[in-house]
Amino acid sequence: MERMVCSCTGSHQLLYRKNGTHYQVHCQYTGWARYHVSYTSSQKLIIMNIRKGHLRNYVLFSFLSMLAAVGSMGVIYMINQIINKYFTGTKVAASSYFIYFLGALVLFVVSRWLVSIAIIGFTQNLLIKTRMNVLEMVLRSPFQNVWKSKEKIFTALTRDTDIIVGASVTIVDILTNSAIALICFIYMGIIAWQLLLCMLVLLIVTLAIYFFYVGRARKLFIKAMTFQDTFIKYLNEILSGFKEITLEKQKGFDIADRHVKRSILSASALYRKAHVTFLNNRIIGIMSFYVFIGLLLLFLGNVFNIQDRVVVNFIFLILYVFGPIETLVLMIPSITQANASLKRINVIEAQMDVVDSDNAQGRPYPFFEELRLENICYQYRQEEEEGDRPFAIGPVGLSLSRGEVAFISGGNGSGKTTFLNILVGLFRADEGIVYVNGDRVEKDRWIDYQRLFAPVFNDYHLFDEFYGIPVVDVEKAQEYIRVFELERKVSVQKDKFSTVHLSAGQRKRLALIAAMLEKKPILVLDEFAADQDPPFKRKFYTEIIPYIRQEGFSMIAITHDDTYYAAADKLYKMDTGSLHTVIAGQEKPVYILS
Ligand SMILES: Nc1ncnc2c1ncn2[C@@H]1O[C@H](COP(=O)(O)OP(=O)(O)OP(=O)(O)O)[C@@H](O)[C@H]1O
Repeated sequence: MERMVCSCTGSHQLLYRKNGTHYQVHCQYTGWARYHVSYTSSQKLIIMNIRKGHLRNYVLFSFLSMLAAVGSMGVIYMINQIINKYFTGTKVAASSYFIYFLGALVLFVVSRWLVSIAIIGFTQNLLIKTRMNVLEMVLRSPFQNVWKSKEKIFTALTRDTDIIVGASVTIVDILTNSAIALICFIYMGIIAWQLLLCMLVLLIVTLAIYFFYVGRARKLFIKAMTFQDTFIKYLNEILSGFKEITLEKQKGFDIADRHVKRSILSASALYRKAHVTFLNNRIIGIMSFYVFIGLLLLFLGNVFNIQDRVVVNFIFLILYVFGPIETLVLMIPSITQANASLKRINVIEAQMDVVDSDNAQGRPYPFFEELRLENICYQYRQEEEEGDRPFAIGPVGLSLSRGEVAFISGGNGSGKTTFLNILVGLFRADEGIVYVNGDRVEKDRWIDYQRLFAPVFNDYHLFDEFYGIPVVDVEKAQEYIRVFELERKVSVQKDKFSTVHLSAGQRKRLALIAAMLEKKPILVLDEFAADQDPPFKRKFYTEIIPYIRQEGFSMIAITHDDTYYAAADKLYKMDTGSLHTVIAGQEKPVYILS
């Protein structure tokens, strides 16, 4: 039996156990549910939605839809009865028909209105849950998987979830219209079963043609969506590089010409093709109905020897049932699109390699004594279109004890940042072993391992509030602000700095203060001092690093500042993917072959 957090709300615990080809999942709100082991979490979400309270909603929607269908059919039944009276020359009792007519109409309008109101609230809830589910999946995924699927994730969280939720809501329309069609067919069967049979044969043939083409349209939708990802990618490129583009507009127009226009045009051509396929199908459907009415008027009534009155009733019913059937058919594009979106989310999910949720609960290392990396090897994955052999690191090793400061130097492109990314666990090493406090770090403690580090990357992101810090030590924060000479610029408010609108060098100092406030044992810096002014750079190496050490932090820092190498306890040098220790000016490779 394992525990995980509910994928619906993320706020309560689920118990789950594997039983043969199925998982049994227990949610405190819904009781036990059963999933096939191969279900993706999106599918689980849908099943969970149906189970969790939403089953009640679906039953309510179906019930109201049935009432609407009965009301609607009541109106038609009344009209047919009146037609029959006219045919037989019987006097119509207007007052009694009027009451029944009004009753059926009220039933239809009220139940239809109620179901629509209920759906509006339901849709919004479903949208929130679907988005949160995808977001939660992203937050639990390894860095590299998310990084390479950024555009897809963006569209999954925006467009795909909208499409899926939109289509989920059509379930109610499907129910209502199917119910109307079914009741109508039963009524048709009662008055002329031979005509109903002929009509059903025609309907089945038409639907068979329809579904054959729907498969093609779905493929077109999927292809169009990939062009939309490209569109988002280059839109981001324009927005990220907008400073440069503002100075030289041609850059923006080049991106638009080379990539954006192409992806928009390709996506639009595919969407057009898919919608034309649906349109053609619709026309075939409409034609087959009219052909059937013609056949009925001219031949079928005589062939089956059916009274004129019944033929008129039947035609009236055909014209009536045509509306619900057409509505059902018109919903197929949105369901097809939703199916394509669901497939995309499932593919993203498969690529994400989501970390088990019970692992995300965390068993943090209670203390830090020593970190050791041995025989670490890593090679970038080769993209299909790239010809050169991808850059590789290793085998390399490194060790760091509590309170130690280690510098990594080396030329541009030698692999320092790549190694740092492996060290903090953003990149998974292909080979090698990591030890914390002498214990090998196994896969199930990877998240705990990553929590040992507080980084200031070269391309760091300064969050505008303190996240992931339950209680901020305001006094300490003010002290750090003084040490980093920012007291005239910044102060600490409850859960954020008073401002993050500072110069580049000042922002980086603030990023380091934020990292220190996380109270993680190891600070990781990538060329922190590169954009600091010379007096502060000197202060950083000669005063702040000893202060940081005194505060109990260990540090691994990439630096090119050879004047200050003496500030570190250990100096490593990276040289085209190999790491060397530098002791008294002597370099020695480190990979610790066991
Ligand atoms: N995303 C990537 N995909 C493939 N190869 C990459 C990627 N990022 C970097 N590389 C390769 O890895 C090599 C090392 O890059 P890295 O950023 O680790 O160097 P560095 O030592 O930190 O350089 P610098 O001092 O300029 O920051 C580069 O020469 C590049 O060819």
